[in-house]
Amino acid sequence: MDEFDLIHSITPRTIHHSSVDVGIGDDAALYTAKHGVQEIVCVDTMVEDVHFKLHYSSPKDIGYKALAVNISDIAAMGGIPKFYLVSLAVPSKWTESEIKAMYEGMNELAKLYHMDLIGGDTVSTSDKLVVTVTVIGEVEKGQACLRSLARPNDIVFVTGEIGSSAAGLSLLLEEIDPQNSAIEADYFINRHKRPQPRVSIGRLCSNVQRAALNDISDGLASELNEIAEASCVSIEIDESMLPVHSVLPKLHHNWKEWALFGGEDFELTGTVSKEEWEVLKQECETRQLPITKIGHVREKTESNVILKTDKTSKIIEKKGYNHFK
Ligand SMILES: Nc1ncnc2c1ncn2[C@@H]1O[C@H](COP(=O)(O)OP(=O)(O)OP(=O)(O)O)[C@@H](O)[C@H]1O
Ligand SMILES: Cc1ncc(C[n+]2csc(CCOP(=O)(O)O)c2C)c(N)n1
Ligand SMILES: [Mg+2]
Ligand SMILES: [Mg+2]
Ligand SMILES: [Mg+2]
Repeated sequence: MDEFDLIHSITPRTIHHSSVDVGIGDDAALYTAKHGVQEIVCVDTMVEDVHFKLHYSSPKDIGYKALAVNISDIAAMGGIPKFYLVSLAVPSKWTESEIKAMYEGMNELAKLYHMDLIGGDTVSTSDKLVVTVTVIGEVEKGQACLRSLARPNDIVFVTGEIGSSAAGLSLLLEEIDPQNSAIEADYFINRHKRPQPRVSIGRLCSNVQRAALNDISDGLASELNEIAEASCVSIEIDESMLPVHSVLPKLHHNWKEWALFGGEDFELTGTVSKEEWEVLKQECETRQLPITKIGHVREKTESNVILKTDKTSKIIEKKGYNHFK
């Protein structure tokens, strides 16, 4: 396979944004930034055998998820994703059609969000596949949903449901038996392979006066700890309010661990004032977007995040997926 032919074949024939002055084909891309908005840039990498295994992820799935996790970070800032760049380190055994399939997976999402592929890099590697995606987005000046914006008495919320991606991963890695709930197995596996970034809810959050947001890549526990640290507050959540799929508790006794520490749900968790919670909840209801209140923000104490059950309160450590532990 020829690197230049590959680049030529993945170059988009049409562009969504007329602000792109130079896309793929020169030393770098050029686009004209708008006034009154802030540019958002993020990058996340996925590595074979760390983030996915080839025996259960198709090239299309890998491409889809590599873009999805980055769109999720734009959503977590309250932004609109606009452009993406793809850096590939590809083992030599990969065929051109497999690489193109990865781009098809990315393009599924790019079409949905009217995003333009404006550049990237291609190298070969003797070892595992590494896919790095950079996404550029924008948000109205001053409206970004920073981790540091939680305040005492805010409502804490989470979108969608949590723990499903970790359940899907356990099924894929054959850590749990899929037989007792075969229909749901596909559902959980799909949640793991094809997370749906919550851009619409992120946008609603950017429209309230003040919202703190984080997307759930490393697990709810880790993301809430990050908000608490960045905002110098404590966060109290109620175990009985955590939104999980009704089948999750039947899959494995580990389900609470999945919900709190599993990660890769790519849902959003955050905080808004009590008054704005009512507005946000209503706007989500109108659009049939799932959002659930799970707790409150408190004045800072020595514990960042506390989980309350009927009888107990326990500290929820910043543990979750950690590459170096
Ligand atoms: N190797 C690095 N060099 C420079 N900055 C980094 C590096 N790794 C992470 N960062 C920065 O640290 C901050 C937190 O990054 P992190 O990757 O934890 O966030 P995230 O993308 O939301 O989480 P996840 O990677 O689990 O999806 C970001 O500002 C990110 O740009
Ligand atoms: C084969 C396999 N084993 C384990 C996992 C779980 N996992 C990997 S990275 C990560 C956190 C988010 O990544 P990052 O922090 O790099 O963005 C999680 C929960 C997986 N997906 N595949
Ligand atoms: Mg990251
Ligand atoms: Mg994030
Ligand atoms: Mg991320």
